[in-house]
This record gives sequence, C-alpha cells and structure tokens, in this order.
Amino acid sequence: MDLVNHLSDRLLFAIPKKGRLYEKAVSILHGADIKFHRSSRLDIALSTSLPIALIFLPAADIPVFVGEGNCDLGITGVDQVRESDVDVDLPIDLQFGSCKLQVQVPVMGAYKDPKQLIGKTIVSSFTNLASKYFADLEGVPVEKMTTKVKYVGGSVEASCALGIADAIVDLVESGETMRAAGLTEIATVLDTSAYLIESKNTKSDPELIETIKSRIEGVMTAQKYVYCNYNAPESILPDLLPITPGRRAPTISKINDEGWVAVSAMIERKKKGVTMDELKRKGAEDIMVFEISNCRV
Ligand SMILES: Nc1ncnc2c1ncn2[C@@H]1O[C@H](COP(=O)(O)OP(=O)(O)OP(=O)(O)O)[C@@H](O)[C@H]1O
Ligand SMILES: O=P(O)(O)OC[C@H]1O[C@H](OP(=O)(O)OP(=O)(O)O)[C@H](O)[C@@H]1O
Repeated sequence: MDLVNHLSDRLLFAIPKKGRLYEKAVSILHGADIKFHRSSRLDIALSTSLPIALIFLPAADIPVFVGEGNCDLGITGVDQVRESDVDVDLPIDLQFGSCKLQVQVPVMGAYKDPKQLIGKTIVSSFTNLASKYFADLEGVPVEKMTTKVKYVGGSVEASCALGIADAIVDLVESGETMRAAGLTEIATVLDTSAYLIESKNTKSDPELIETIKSRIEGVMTAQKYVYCNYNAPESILPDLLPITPGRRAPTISKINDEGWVAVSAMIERKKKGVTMDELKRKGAEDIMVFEISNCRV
C-alpha cells in the first residue's frame, strides 16, 4: 500500500515507537478515541476515526520532526524537547513519564558537589543539556568550558564503573538503576514528564488540532477525577457541599423521599477515600463513586 499518498490531507501526529513512553501514549490515543490499526513493522498508521496519520518515531527524534513542521503534533518527554533545543508549544502535560535528569557519581567516591566535576569527564545521552549545565557551573560558554561531555546512547550508568566517566548525567525515576550501578545523585539538571507538543509551523486544520487537544484534555480530566453520588437530608447540605464542591458546582436532585436529596459531583481521584469518609461522618448515605471513562470540560 502506498501510504505516503494518503498523508497529504492528514494531520501528522508523532508517537514514541517504543520504550518507556509508548504504551501510555497509545492509551491516551485510545482514550481520545483516535482509532487506528498499526500493521507490524510499519511506522505509519492511518486513523480510521479522524483525518490523522500516526507516525511512530523514537522519542528523541520527535521534537525535531515537530519543531521543523514535518509533524503537526507529537508526544514526547520535555527532556527530549530541551535536549533538541527546538521551538515548539507544550500545550498539555500528559501526567506520565515523570523523572529527573540528574548528575550521578560513585557512592564511595570523592565527589559530593557538582563543582568538583569541573574539568572532569561526564558521560550522558543528553550531551546538550549536560554541556549547558556544566558550562553554567563554570560560568563560561559551552565552547570554552573545560569539562568534557561524551555521548553514550544507552546503559549510561555503567560508564563510571568502566572507567570512561567521572560522573554521568542520566534519568532517574525510582533510583533503582542508579543504586544498582553504585551511584548516587548530587544535582538535578531537569525535571521532566511527557507532554503533547505542537508545531509552530503547522498547516493543518486548526479546528482538528483543537478537537485533538480538547479530547486529550478530556482524557486527562477523566484520569484526575471520579464521579461521586450520595443521598442526604437537605438540611445538612451546608455541611456536605463544601466537601464535594464539584468542578463547577454539584448537581442536587430531589428524590422520592421527603426532605432528602441526591448530590453528584466530580471529586479528585486521589482524595476519594478521604472524601467518602468525611461525607459519611457528616451524615451522607448511599455514597457511591464511579469511574469517568471520558469527558469534555
Ligand atoms: N525511568 C523512567 N521513568 C519515567 N520516564 C522515563 C524513564 N526513562 C525514560 N523516561 C522518559 O521516556 C523517554 C524515552 O526514554 P526511553 O528510555 O524509553 O528511550 P528510548 O530510547 O526511546 O527507548 P529504549 O530505551 O527502549 O531504546 C525519556 O526521554 C523520558 O522522557
Ligand atoms: O530510576 P529508574 O526507575 O531505575 O529508571 C531510570 C532508568 O530508566 C531509563 O532507562 P531505561 O530503563 O528506559 O533503559 P535505557 O537505559 O536503555 O534507556 C533511564 O535511562 C535510566 O537508566
């Protein structure tokens, strides 16, 4: 099939083809009802529900494709955007892929402060960010700094033990990889998470871009909130409504029981246990919580 000929009037959306961001990025597409079928080994998939072509690319290449306008939208880590130094918009924090880019040194070694690494050798997959960090520490432009920054594409954490680095700059989430390699962090270069990124040079239909963004925002909201419903005597509503104020306001409905009402409101998922406890304590009954599979707010 000549896929490229089908792309001209489609919005191009770059998605990580593998690695840490792949599954969650695809689950956001599903949540946003962007349907597609990806044939095995094919890096382009046409959406069957919207005029979108999904382009599966390495997370590290996505900022450049979006920055140069080859793709209209993308999903990747802020770390990759900053490393590529491209000018793109970052409209939505997708609330996954959170980690820190950190300076790491051998636990038993002499280095306790990043300034002690000036003039030493640093290994990283993020050579631009690492270079800028150490140039700032030295107070000179990157071209004039004495610290050497070398590129390694993977297993960066082995570099100190192998004797090719005094320190590394690498991503840390749980810290397991770092600790297993006998390293500890002494500074943070960047906090990162996955974002929807948007080209500043897109020629795609602005309405379609707004639709996609609004759907993805809906997925984010559906993940953040659950729907809470309870019955209560109308007389105690002043005690209960401050616990469930809703995003805009709670819905209050009459029920077929004199003096009683039903209340429903979106509540924050992470507070649902505490919210239900408090409602019960203050006199609410029949308290139920439902998943929100999707929404527009
Ligand atoms: N341990 C982690 N926890 C959370 N997010 C991470 C972690 N490691 C990487 N990321 C995020 O995922 C992005 C892609 O990292 P990943 O290691 O999956 O890269 P990859 O090179 O595309 O895949 P692979 O390592 O399989 O070759 C990173 O730029 C970062 O934003
Ligand atoms: O703090 P942790 O939870 O251990 O995560 C950190 C590790 O995750 C990433 O690598 P990944 O496992 O994706 O493989 P890679 O080294 O091949 O990039 C990163 O490069 C670290 O090595």
